[in-house]
Amino acid sequence: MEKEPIIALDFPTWKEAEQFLVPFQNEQLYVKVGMELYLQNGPFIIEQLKKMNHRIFLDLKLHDIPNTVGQAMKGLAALDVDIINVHAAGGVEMMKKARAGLDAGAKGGKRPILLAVTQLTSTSEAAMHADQLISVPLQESVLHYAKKAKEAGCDGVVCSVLEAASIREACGEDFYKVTPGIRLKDGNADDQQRIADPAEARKIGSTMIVVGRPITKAADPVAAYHQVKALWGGQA
Ligand SMILES: O=c1ccn([C@@H]2O[C@H](COP(=O)(O)O)[C@@H](O)[C@H]2O)c(=O)[nH]1
Repeated sequence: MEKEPIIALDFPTWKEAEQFLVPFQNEQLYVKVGMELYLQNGPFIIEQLKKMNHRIFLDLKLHDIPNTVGQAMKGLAALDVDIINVHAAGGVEMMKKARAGLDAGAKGGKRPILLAVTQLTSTSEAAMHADQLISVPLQESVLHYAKKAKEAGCDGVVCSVLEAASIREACGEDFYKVTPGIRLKDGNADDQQRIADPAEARKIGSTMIVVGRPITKAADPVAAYHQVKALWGGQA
């Protein structure tokens, strides 16, 4: 279990992300750079965060034909981030190519951890049935994707806390279960459907938690971060 919660830096510009980070002073953070920040600002963002010694999850959720994803991963490996990901729905061949691309592009033999997104935490079982025409229960779909991700050489998955226990049972303790959809007990779910609080995530067995708006939109983000961190670490 990683003791730092991962903060989702969902901001449109580096200026806003940098301003958000100022009150954290010299604290070494684990941050997530997603589509909003990366697609508008590019590798510059990663360079800045690395200069600040933060660890980085580059959350681009690649999903394309195997060759395209493999080549993209080869290039992205040069950024030397800590975690990177794909959508498991792209299939086993695509995930294998993603892994091969990372292996080929890795700097000094150290490649990023490769995760596969199972079902987005904003997806409810009803929406999965209606939008994706997947008729099995959502737990089964997530577990299926986790097994396929493992078969393809991924290090773990992105899932909700609600599926973490069954994935641990099927794929083992060391297989990463990185869980967004984290909310404090009295918090707003926003667009998330499968949520849990940081203490539940710890008890159920997430490897890492990802927290965005409950920290970034809080009146006091540093206090919110430390509240999440204490609950996640079992100190609150
Ligand atoms: O299934 C997924 C995969 C990724 N995310 C990302 O995590 C954060 C969550 O932000 P909150 O503000 O805490 O809801 C966000 O960047 C998503 O892109 C996810 O939520 N679910």
